[in-house]
Amino acid sequence: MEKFNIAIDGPAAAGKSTVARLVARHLGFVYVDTGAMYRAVTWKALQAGIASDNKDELVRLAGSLQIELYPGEQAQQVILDGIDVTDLIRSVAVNQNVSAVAAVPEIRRLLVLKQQEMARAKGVVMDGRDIGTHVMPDAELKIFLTASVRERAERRYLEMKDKQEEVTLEQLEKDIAERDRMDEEREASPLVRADDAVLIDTSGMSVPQVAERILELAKTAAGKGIR
Ligand SMILES: Nc1ncnc2c1ncn2[C@@H]1O[C@H](COP(=O)(O)OP(=O)(O)O)[C@@H](O)[C@H]1O
Ligand SMILES: Nc1ccn([C@@H]2O[C@H](COP(=O)(O)OP(=O)(O)O)[C@@H](O)[C@H]2O)c(=O)n1
Repeated sequence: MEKFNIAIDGPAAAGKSTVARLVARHLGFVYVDTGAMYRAVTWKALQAGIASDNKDELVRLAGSLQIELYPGEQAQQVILDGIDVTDLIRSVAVNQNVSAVAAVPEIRRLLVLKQQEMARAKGVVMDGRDIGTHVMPDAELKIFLTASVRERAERRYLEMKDKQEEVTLEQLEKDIAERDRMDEEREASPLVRADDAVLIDTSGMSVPQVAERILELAKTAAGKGIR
């Protein structure tokens, strides 16, 4: 199959990374989790004691960081200035601060340039919030994944319980709803479905069903001879 790009956007815990990884593996494409980049900056800011409203310091920090992404077995491996932060960036503290960091336009500009660089050679499945609208507006296939807040919180709860993270379902639901609100209401490339993105509501669907649906759409996109 000729190489092309797939953009997957949607709210928190909709299943974007899980299905993006499966789809990429199936097609032999590269998977890029852009949320991990915003999380890495946020983790470092928390470590450095920089408040999430101190924009100047946040931008300076983001510009000084070296973020490397590698395909991993379970999650994409994230190396920040030589340290493996793959698990550390999934903490409750990062969840609660990442949307404020991601709302800073200069930080977005820095990270989007890196993401566009990764997509240049094609054959990329990239997930995030602004991939179809800003990072890869010419992606041959765009998907907008969603599910009810309750279902998304339940999925994340099961995942975090497995990792022995101390968090209640109610707290997670609240955090997810707040993060969605901030991502949707920010000025700089807010979370919104691109006009040409296919909407998939994954409520009640299994992971393989969602991946299968996207692979079908990918086949059609490839069959169209790629825009
Ligand atoms: N369709 C689905 N049905 C049930 N669970 C799912 C589904 N898609 C994803 N999950 C689970 O939900 C959790 C969150 O998925 P994830 O891929 O991390 O979402 P996102 O990248 O959108 O934040 C994971 O534990 C994943 O296994
Ligand atoms: N392309 C992207 C990806 C993530 N983000 C931000 O980064 C946060 C974490 O993204 P994520 O994809 O890791 O979040 P989950 O959906 O996995 O919980 C989001 O809530 C957004 O604030 C963004 O602004 N733009």
